[in-house]
Formats: sequence, C-alpha cells, structure tokens
Amino acid sequence: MTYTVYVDGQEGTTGLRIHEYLAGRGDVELLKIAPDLRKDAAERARLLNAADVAFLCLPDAAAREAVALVNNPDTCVIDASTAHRTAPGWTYGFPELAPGQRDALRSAKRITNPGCHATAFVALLRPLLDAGLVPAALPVSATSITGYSGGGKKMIEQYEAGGNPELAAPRPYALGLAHKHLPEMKAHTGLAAAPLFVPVVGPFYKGLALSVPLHLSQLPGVTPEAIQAAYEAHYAGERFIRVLPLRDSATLEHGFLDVQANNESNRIDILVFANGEQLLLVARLDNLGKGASGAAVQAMNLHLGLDEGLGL
Ligand SMILES: NC(=O)C1=CN([C@@H]2O[C@H](COP(=O)(O)OP(=O)(O)OC[C@H]3O[C@@H](n4cnc5c(N)ncnc54)[C@H](OP(=O)(O)O)[C@@H]3O)[C@@H](O)[C@H]2O)C=CC1
Ligand SMILES: CC(=O)N[C@@H](CCC(=O)OP(=O)(O)O)C(=O)O
Repeated sequence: MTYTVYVDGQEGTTGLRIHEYLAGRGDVELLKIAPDLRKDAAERARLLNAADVAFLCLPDAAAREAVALVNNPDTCVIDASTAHRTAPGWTYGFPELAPGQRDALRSAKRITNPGCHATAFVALLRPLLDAGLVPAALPVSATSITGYSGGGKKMIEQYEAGGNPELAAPRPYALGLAHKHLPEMKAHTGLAAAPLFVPVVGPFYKGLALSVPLHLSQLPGVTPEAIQAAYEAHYAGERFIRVLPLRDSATLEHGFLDVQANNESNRIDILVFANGEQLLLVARLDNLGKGASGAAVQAMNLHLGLDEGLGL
C-alpha cells in the first residue's frame, strides 16, 4: 500500500525535516509543489485534496487558509502550527497523552501537532494531574531552553549570519508572559491556569529542556518517589518516552544537563531531581524531532495504522 503525502510549507524548517524523515520510505509517495507555485492557493488546494495525509508546516494564518482549502473528507490534515491546538474538532497529536489518545488519533481527520515547549510541559504535568498528585489549582512555573531552529527560517538566518554579539549568549524571551503555547499547556494538562512560562533561546541549532520547580510543602503527602512512580506508570511501555531513574545525576555530563542529548531522536527524557522538599522536573527533546517533525510523522504512522516508529 502506498500513501500519498503532501507537505504544505515544504521549504520551511519543519517541512524540510518531515521530507527527510519520509524520503527513504517505499510506502509513501511525496507530492511536491513547483517552487514558483508554493503560495498559489489553487495549486495548494489541488495537492492538499490529492493527499491521504497533508502536513501543514506554515505560519498560523497560512495554516488556517490551508484547512479552508481541504474538501476531500478522506484527507487527514496534520497541522504543525499553533493555529488549532485547542480548537474544537482537532485531536492533539500526542499519542502518549492519556489512554484513548491513540484511538482518537486513528480516527481523526484533523490532527494538531503539539508545540515544542508544550510537548515537554504537557509530558511533565499531565501524568501528575491524572494521578491526583498535583491539584488543578496549583500555580505552576516553567522555564525552557531551546535551540534557535525553534524560531524557523528567519531566526536560523539571524543566528547563522554571525556578527551579532547579542546572539552569542542565551536570550530569555516572551517576557510579556503570554507565550503562544500557554493555551495548550493549560488545556492539555488540566491545570486551572496556564503556567508562568519563560523560554530562553540559545546559540545552538536544536535541543530543548524544560524545567518545572515544585515545592512539596505545597503538595501535602506527596513524595519524590510518588512522582517518579506516576511517571513510570503513565509511560510504561512507551518507546519514545524514557523515564530516567530518580536523582539520576549519572545522566548528567560533568554535573550539567545536556539539552542536546536527544537530538536526532524522537525521544523525550523525563528526569526528576529532588532535595528535601524541593523538586525539579525536567523534560528534554529535539525541538525538531518529538517537538515538531518527528511527532508529526509518528501521528501519521499511527493514523494510517502503521508501526508508530516507522522511519523515526
Ligand atoms: N521550528 C520548530 O522547531 C517548530 C515549528 N513549529 C510550527 O510549524 C510551523 C512552521 O514552522 P517552521 O517550519 O519553523 O517555519 P519556517 O519559517 O521555517 O517555514 C515556514 C514555511 O511556510 C512558507 N509559507 C509561508 N506562507 C505561506 C503560504 N501562504 N503558502 C505556502 N507556504 C507559505 C514559508 O515560505 P517562505 O520560504 O517563502 O518564507 C516557509 O517556507 C509554524 O507554525 C511553527 O510555529 C512547530 C513546532 C516546532
Ligand atoms: C526559539 C523559538 O522562537 N521557538 C518557538 C517555538 C517553536 C515551537 O515549537 O512552537 P510552535 O510550534 O508553536 O511554533 C517560540 O517559542 O515561539
């Protein structure tokens, strides 16, 4: 069986990476748009509707426009943008989210891929809310350090042009405290309020690690071991989520956390560090792997009834 796949936004960072994942596959026929017609609505509509699976690797406005062009009821749209992550009728492309998510993704024709920071945040918080260890009302904070490819072509060009000393150091951003991933972080964890979230972009291509500090004094009766056990239970048998042993400083290189350790993989590592009543939860991943294109291909495989890890 051959599946017809179209990537709208094939020249962008996420689109190119999806092409790389799919290039060697004999079961996928990749439809390509002529370079001069890349933004031609009629030609995009033709290809979107000819596809079994259409990936949208576009800015939000263009992704909304692309969805409006799809009228083939059999086309499954997998949107990598932020446009539909909490929209009704769309299924969150995170198979490991909760029991039932895989069945939902098999039948969905509209799949919305999680954001890179949101993937890490949801991976850390959802199991703890589901297990009743973190109450929905708990105020939560998070920081995340990411490589510059997360900012797409424009940011990659800025960093790779060289000559700007400001870019040599990590840069906190989204300091209006209104990052675009906040709505999905709230919606897909069950928290009553979005976290206070500060992302930081650094002078390296890719790799992401998000940290959530917790004070056990705010969680009566909860222990580090209970948190660890909740992760192990939630992610038991998951091939793309690895829960490292509690306080596993052996996974740290010379006492530092390597945020690039999962690059070129579709894996998320979950790490729990504890000292007395203070706890630090960390999730790390490749922002272009499980944080974007890898997750999109995993969702496609699952939707088509194939081995979820095919090509990943
Ligand atoms: N980079 C990352 O780590 C992640 C990105 N995402 C999301 O994925 C989406 C794509 O991001 P990314 O690949 O980084 O972005 P890029 O800027 O690298 O690529 C976007 C591509 O879309 C093209 N494009 C823009 N408007 C249109 C249009 N109207 N019709 C057709 N093509 C159009 C652009 O064309 P042109 O080349 O002419 O500019 C560009 O090639 C975004 O919504 C982003 O938020 C999600 C997770 C992670
Ligand atoms: C460094 C950088 O700018 N990163 C992007 C995140 C990219 C991503 O995963 O998010 P979307 O899928 O929502 O684009 C940002 O924080 O806006």
